[in-house]
Amino acid sequence: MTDRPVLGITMGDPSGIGPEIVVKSLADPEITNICTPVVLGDLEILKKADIDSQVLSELVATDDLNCDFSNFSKGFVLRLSNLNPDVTKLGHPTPETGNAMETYINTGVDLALSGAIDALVTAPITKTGLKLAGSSFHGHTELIAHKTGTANFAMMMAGPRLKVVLTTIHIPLSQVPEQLSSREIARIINLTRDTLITRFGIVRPRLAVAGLNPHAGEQGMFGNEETDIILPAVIKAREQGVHITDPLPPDTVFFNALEGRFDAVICMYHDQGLIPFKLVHFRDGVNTTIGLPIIRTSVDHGTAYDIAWTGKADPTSMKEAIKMAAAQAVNQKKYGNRNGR
Ligand SMILES: NC(=O)C1=CN([C@@H]2O[C@H](COP(=O)(O)OP(=O)(O)OC[C@H]3O[C@@H](n4cnc5c(N)ncnc54)[C@H](O)[C@@H]3O)[C@@H](O)[C@H]2O)C=CC1
Ligand SMILES: NCC(=O)COP(=O)(O)O
Repeated sequence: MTDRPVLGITMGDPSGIGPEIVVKSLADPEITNICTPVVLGDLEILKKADIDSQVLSELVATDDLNCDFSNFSKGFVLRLSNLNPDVTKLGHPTPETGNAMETYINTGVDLALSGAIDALVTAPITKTGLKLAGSSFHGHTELIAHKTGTANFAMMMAGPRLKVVLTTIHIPLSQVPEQLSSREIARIINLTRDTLITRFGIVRPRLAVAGLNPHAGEQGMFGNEETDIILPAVIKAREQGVHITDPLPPDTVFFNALEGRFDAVICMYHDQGLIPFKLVHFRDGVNTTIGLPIIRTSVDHGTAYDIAWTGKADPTSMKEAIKMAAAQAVNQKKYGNRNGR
């Protein structure tokens, strides 16, 4: 890796706000000064999104998957689809847009695994679009984990004030209690500790774990998952040197994290972590998959079809995802890669 990491940036769902936030991000010199971008997407769709900046005219367009991306300062557009921007139904996914966005991700993973890019940043896709394309994956996280052969992975949402890591991700709430196990929670705790060291440069991470039930069970009055499932995982992790709390009441643990007492909160289910996270960091939060053999960051929001192709999309989360990918690439070089062990 040179001083400026080469970042693959997928365009996301062509019918959502992905193309707009990618173009807006690349129009910011703060972004182009810290990386060489390789946009994986569709040149004509990107041009349609580039109404103000003309940033695309500065990038080299190529179809060559074997191109040396480290060899040019401004960046590239790797053309992976040829959708007709006039007939693509903006704001509505189709099998064609679903296929295209899946191709951008798959190609990005291949390039990252081969070392042609230093990290992968993904613009939002729709789960419906993936399904229309015939994919069985719920989102990037599961797709990329599968493609990289990674079993030990997790979803982290990260911002300057709060980081949350999910024990269960996209499953019905009713299935959460039966999906929780001490083994799985211990895995997530260890993976979070390792990632905070290697990718975020935190020397001795301080972790908190949220209970599942009100008041973390209140000594069994409101549930036993804390004592029977979460606490044994905590004890095991402590034996392995992890600095972590007992299961804490979920209604106050996030406040304490915001006050700076913890570097990350281990959460039991999706909305337990994402509601407080998005309240604080919706604009500037980053979604990163931890445990992968590659670096992958993403926006913390979705395809925003209600404002797609109106010019109203805010690129802040995309820019933060790019900055985090660049920083993780540098940290990984410095601290090594203990992920996935
Ligand atoms: N990283 C990813 O690929 C993610 C994908 N999704 C997918 O996106 C689709 C839509 O999900 P929703 O629940 O509607 O969430 P959403 O995040 O797309 O939209 C929620 C609200 O926030 C607004 N919004 C989102 N991003 C914005 C931005 N950058 N600038 C200005 N306003 C913005 C939208 O206009 C909407 O009012 C779903 O299929 C979901 O699965 C959701 C989250 C992350
Ligand atoms: N709720 C976060 C989300 O849906 C993002 O999923 P992914 O596409 O990053 O797996």
